[in-house]
Amino acid sequence: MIEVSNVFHHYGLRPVLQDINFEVDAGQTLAIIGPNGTGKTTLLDLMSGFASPAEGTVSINGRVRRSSVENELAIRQETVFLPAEPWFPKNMTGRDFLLGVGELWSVPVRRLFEHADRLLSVFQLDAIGDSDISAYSTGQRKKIGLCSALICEASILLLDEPFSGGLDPAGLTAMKQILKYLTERQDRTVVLTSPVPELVEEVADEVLILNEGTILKHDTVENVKRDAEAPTLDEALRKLIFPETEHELRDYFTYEMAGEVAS
Ligand SMILES: Nc1ncnc2c1ncn2[C@@H]1O[C@H](COP(=O)(O)OP(=O)(O)OP(=O)(O)O)[C@@H](O)[C@H]1O
Repeated sequence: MIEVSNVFHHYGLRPVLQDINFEVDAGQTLAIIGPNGTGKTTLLDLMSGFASPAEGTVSINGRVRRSSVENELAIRQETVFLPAEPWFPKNMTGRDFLLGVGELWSVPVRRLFEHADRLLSVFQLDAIGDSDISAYSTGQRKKIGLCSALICEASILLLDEPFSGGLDPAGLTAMKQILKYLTERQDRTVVLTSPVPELVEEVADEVLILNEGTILKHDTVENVKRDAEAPTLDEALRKLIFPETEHELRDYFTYEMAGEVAS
């Protein structure tokens, strides 16, 4: 279980997250959604131990993040964090990278070899799997990053924007199906961020909607849609956060057309 309690965080003089309280039960998949710049990545950075909250705590299975070396090491064995743009050892092949990461998480070596093969194949990286990562395209780097998070077999996955970064339709489908499978298995806890609700609607049990650094809503996907009287999560978010966008677009088109008529 993950518990985020009374978190407040700021950059310089600017508060970015305020009054953040929520829990993620074991086996749940939570999607943190909300507009650009609203604090999704910052929240995941705090949950991953990448940074400490200015106030408040993040606990994973009862241990407070960054409270001691012993606690942090124990948390890291059961948790994997994948940033949106991870660092890669560019002179290592994709396969070696996966095997190295898996070893760090103590995955038995025989299992590791097979899992690496399967992941490379699912993400269409077979042909380039034995080339240095420096030769990978943007989308291929995104894919090898996703494979590295999956090969750890960690019980808690914290994924920042797993659907961004140039994934092709096959990569998107593979990632969605794998997340769906993990959600259904209920032995993995997944927290992911995305600014695009339609990408998470199929895979998340619950959504946490952040707006301007505070929690606007934390509920199941179905309840969020029902409360907003919206058929899709995308439309629910538009109603909740961007109700003025439609008006602004209409104003913009009126202005554009007026310009065309005048010229
Ligand atoms: N290192 C930093 N220094 C100063 N301000 C920062 C820093 N990182 C983020 N911010 C600011 O904090 C706010 C939240 O940023 P964050 O990256 O958490 O948002 P986000 O919801 O993940 O956005 P996006 O959907 O665009 O990825 C933004 O206004 C951003 O400008």
